[in-house]
Amino acid sequence: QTGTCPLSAAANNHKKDCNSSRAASTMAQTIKYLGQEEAQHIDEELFSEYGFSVDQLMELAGFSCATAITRAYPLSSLVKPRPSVLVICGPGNNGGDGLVCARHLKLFGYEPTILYPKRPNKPLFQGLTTQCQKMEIPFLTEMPEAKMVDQAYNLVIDAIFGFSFKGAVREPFGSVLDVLKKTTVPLASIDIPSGWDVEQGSADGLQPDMLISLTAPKKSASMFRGRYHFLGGRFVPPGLERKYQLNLPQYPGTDCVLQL
Ligand SMILES: NC(=O)C1=CN([C@@H]2O[C@H](COP(=O)(O)OP(=O)(O)OC[C@H]3O[C@@H](n4cnc5c(N)ncnc54)[C@H](OP(=O)(O)O)[C@@H]3O)[C@@H](O)[C@H]2O)[C@H](O)CC1
Ligand SMILES: [K+]
Repeated sequence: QTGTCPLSAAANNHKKDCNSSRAASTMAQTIKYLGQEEAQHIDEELFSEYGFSVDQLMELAGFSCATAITRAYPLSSLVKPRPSVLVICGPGNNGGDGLVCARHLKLFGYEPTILYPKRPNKPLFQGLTTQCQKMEIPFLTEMPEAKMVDQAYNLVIDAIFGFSFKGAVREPFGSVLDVLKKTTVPLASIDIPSGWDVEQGSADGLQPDMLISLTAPKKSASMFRGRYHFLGGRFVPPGLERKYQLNLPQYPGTDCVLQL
């Protein structure tokens, strides 16, 4: 009788339907990897159409980076006696995310040190710098040699360039990236591994151990080969998600990060 009962056939058909609709919904759920211009448009719209301010989103972005870092590298897993972390900040908003991330890492029990070689003359970045200084986070005046970085720090956070990076790397960041290519401690990149083409990546560029994609991964994230890829920046309104068909996965509960 097996397989001939009409009820079983109906049940089987239902199962097939469910499986195919589950497959369809899984496909529909595939997260979108953004091109450079698309990422910039989304960013602009968040400010112009959706009423956010830069410092608001930067706080959420930097907070999610610090949270993701504590998931991948909990204090208990660090190999050096002090929970030291080097945070390298660039001249744009990616660097601002780095400053926010450093401040939260300090609150989470890490000992960040910041290198911030090119500081924009804008109240936003001046305020973030003051906040870090008041949190008693030291600032370096120059990039240490690779050997020194490996000796002194458990981890390096790369907040040098994000989705607006273009062309050949200009100084002083070329020298900083050269040192980072020689270090062996884990590197965690915020939004884009610095120096990578936002869409094409870079075969001979940095090879971070961690990538924290903000809002949605950028196309170059498909070339990421490190251990931890997290999504952060849980602030996308539904209309914007629909317009750009971001297909963002659901963050668990109240979490601000998600491991991809
Ligand atoms: N919507 C979000 O997800 C949010 C993300 N945030 C973060 O913001 C960055 C993008 O920030 P943006 O300021 O647009 O750009 P960058 O930080 O990537 O870099 C701009 C600066 O970098 C300089 N630059 C560009 N190319 C080079 C190069 N080849 N060599 C040296 N320097 C370079 C550029 O210099 P200019 O002279 O051209 O002005 C800029 O100074 C995103 O990735 C996220 O991390 C927001 O925090 C919140 C919203
Ligand atoms: K970066």
